[in-house]
Amino acid sequence: MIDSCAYEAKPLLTVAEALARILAALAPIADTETVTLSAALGRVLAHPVTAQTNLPPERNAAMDGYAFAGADVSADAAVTLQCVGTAWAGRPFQGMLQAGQCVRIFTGAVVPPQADSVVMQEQVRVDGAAVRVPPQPKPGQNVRQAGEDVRLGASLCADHTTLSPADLGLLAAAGVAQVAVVRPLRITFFSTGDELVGLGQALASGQIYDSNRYLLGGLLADPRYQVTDGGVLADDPGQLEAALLKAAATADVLITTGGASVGEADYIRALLAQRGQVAFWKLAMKPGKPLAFGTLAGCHFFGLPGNPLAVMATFRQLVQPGLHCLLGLPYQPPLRLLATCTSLLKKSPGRQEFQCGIFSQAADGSLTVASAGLQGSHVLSTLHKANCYIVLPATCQGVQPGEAVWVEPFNVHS
Ligand SMILES: Nc1nc2c(c(=O)[nH]1)N[C@H]1C(S)=C(S)[C@@H](COP(=O)(O)OP(=O)(O)OC[C@H]3O[C@@H](n4cnc5c(N)ncnc54)[C@H](O)[C@@H]3O)O[C@H]1N2
Ligand code: MOO
Ligand SMILES: [Mg+2]
Repeated sequence: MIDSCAYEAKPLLTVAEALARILAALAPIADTETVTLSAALGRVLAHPVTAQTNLPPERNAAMDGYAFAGADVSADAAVTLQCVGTAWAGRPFQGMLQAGQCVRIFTGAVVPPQADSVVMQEQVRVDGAAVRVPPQPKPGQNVRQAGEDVRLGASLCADHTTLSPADLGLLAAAGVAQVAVVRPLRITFFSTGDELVGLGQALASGQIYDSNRYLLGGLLADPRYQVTDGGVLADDPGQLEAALLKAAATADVLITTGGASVGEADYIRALLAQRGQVAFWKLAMKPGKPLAFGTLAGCHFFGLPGNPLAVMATFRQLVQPGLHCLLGLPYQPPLRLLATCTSLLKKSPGRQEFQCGIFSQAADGSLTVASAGLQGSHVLSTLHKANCYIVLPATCQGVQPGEAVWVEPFNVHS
C-alpha cells in the first residue's frame, strides 16, 4: 500500500496547534522604509512616534462666542462686559484684555492669555460693544487646554500599529510628515492544476476557470503586502519545482492553492518535503484539511487546498495570522460572537468546522445566524451569500435550531 493511501492513524493537528506552530515559526521582518503620511494608510508603523508638540498646541475656543476672565463674571447675576476686539481661528487677538472686557472669539481661535472662559454667542445679548453675559456657574468652560489631547513627549502611536485613518489624522495633527513603516511583505501566489483555465477562454470538458486566483488575490489585496500573481502551474512536479524555486528567490512567502492532498496529481507536500521542510501537513479543520506549511528555499510556504472554501478558511484562520506575525503585528484572535442558530446544522465529530452563515441583528441587539446553504468546500455560491463563519468545535455532532453557536463575522479587519 502506498503511503498516500494510508489510513490516518494519528490524530490530526488541531487548528489551534497549527496556528501556534505557524506563529512560533515566523520571525518578524526587520526591514523598514520611510513613507510620507499620504502613502502610510494601512502600513505597519515600524517605530513608536512621540508627540513633538502639545495637542492642541495652544489654548483655544470650543465654541463661537465671547472670551473673558472668569473673575469678571458672576455665578448668580448677569454681567455686562465690553467687547474690545476679535480672535479668529488663525488670527489671534493682539491686544491686552483689561478687567471687565471680553473679545469676540470663534471656534479654534487662541484664547487670549488674560481670558479663561468662553460663553456661546446664543447665550449673550449684544448691544454695540456691550455684551451681557448671563450668570456663569462654571468659569473656565468652552476652552480647550493646550496638551489636553496629547502632551508634548507622550506617545502618539505605538510601533507595529497598522495605520488607520484615525492614526493618520492624529499624526498629521502633531505635524508628523513621514513615518518609518515595515517594508511590504513580498508574497507570490500560484494556482496549481491541469484543469484550470484563465478567464476569456472557452472551457473544454474537464476544465474549470481558475477562481482561486481571484479569491486569493482579493484576500491578499492589502497595502502591507507586495503581491505577485505567479499564474497557473500544471500538476507537473518538474514545472512546480522550477517555478516555485524561481519565485522563492525574490519572495518572503509563497502560497499555492491545489495539489495539497493525497491524490496522485497532488505534488505539493512531496515537493516541500524533498526541496524544503514540512513543518506540518493536514489538520483537523473543515474545510482546509490538507494545508501544508513549511519552508522552501528560504521562503515561508503555505500550500493551501484547492477547494475555494478551503482557501478562504485556511487563509483567514492561519495564513493571515502568519503574515501579520511576519509584519510584527501581535496576534489578534478573530472576533467571535454568540448567536442563536436558526438552522439545523449537520456535522460529524473530528474536525473543527467553519460553516458559512448569514448572521443578523434584531432591533433588541440579539444575534441570530442561519446556514448560508450547502457546505461543500467547492460551493462558492454559499460563500458568496455568507457574511460569517459559524465556528463549530471538533467534538460537535450537529446543531439544533435554537442552540447558541459562535459566529465569526467576515468584515472585521485587523
Ligand atoms: N482520499 C482523500 N481525498 C481527499 C482528501 C483526503 O483527505 N483524502 N481531502 C479532501 C479535501 S478535505 C480537500 S480540501 C481536497 C484538497 O485537494 P487538493 O489541495 O489536492 O486540491 P486539488 O485536488 O488540486 O483540487 C481540489 C478541488 O479544488 C479545485 N480547484 C483547484 N484549484 C482551483 C482553482 N485555482 N480555482 C478553482 N478551483 C480549483 C479542483 O478542481 C478540485 O475540484 O482534497 C480532498 N480529497
Ligand atoms: O478540507 Mo476540504 O477543504 O474539507 O474540502
Ligand atoms: Mg487533490
